[in-house]
Amino acid sequence: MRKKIVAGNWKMNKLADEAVALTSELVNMANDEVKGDVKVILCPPAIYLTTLKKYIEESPNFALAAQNCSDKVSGAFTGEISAAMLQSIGIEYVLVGHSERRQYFNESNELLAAKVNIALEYGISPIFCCGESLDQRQNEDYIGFVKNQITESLFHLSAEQLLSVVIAYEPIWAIGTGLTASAEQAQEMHAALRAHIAAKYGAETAEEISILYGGSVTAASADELFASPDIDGGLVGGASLKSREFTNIIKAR
Ligand SMILES: O=C[C@H](O)COP(=O)(O)O
Repeated sequence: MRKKIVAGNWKMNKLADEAVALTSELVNMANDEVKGDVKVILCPPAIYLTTLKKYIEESPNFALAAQNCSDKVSGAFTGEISAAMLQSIGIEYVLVGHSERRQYFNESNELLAAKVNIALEYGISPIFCCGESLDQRQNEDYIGFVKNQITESLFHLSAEQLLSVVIAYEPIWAIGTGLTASAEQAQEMHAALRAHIAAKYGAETAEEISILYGGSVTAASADELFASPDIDGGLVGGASLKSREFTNIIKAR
């Protein structure tokens, strides 16, 4: 059975007291309202991870993710945060290759492969983000483009290592735009990615890996998206900043 996951990527939002308030509200609402086995992963700015850990301690279905980590082990890399540091404060997940990192920080598939490796080395599960731009969707083999992101950053892994990775398909044209991919568009890509993984690792491995959809997910769109057979949950940006909305998305999963 694949893990059902709803992750909330706060990006560069929330001040310290707001981060605590949002986390407490989410934990309380989930305790009261969320039934079943969905994993909720909060991805706050790294500066809040240690504090927020205390607020999710009693809720085993909650976990924290960093939004990024360095591809280096340690050393003179001012401003960077290593996978070892995340491990040392008990962080279980890290976002790797979010389109904003690819776009604004020039992160390549090759660099992301190195980040995936170092996260796994320190026992942290990468949430590997991939997705095409609008131009690529309209003018190129967009499924081939996303498959290639996965090939270049993940296909050097063993099957066992791959099963520690969560994949998040996030079409860039749907991120922060209010333009959600339709359930059919998302399912088409998720099924293609699962088939791509099956061709390399076998059907059993492909069946086990969780593939999340991200891009303007709201409580209104979550039900239909999450009902698709290859969509195992969501990576939510804007709507994860509001406790009521995000709880409703978790409930949809
Ligand atoms: O990581 C989350 C994605 O970038 C989606 O963001 P969004 O839900 O604000 O479109």
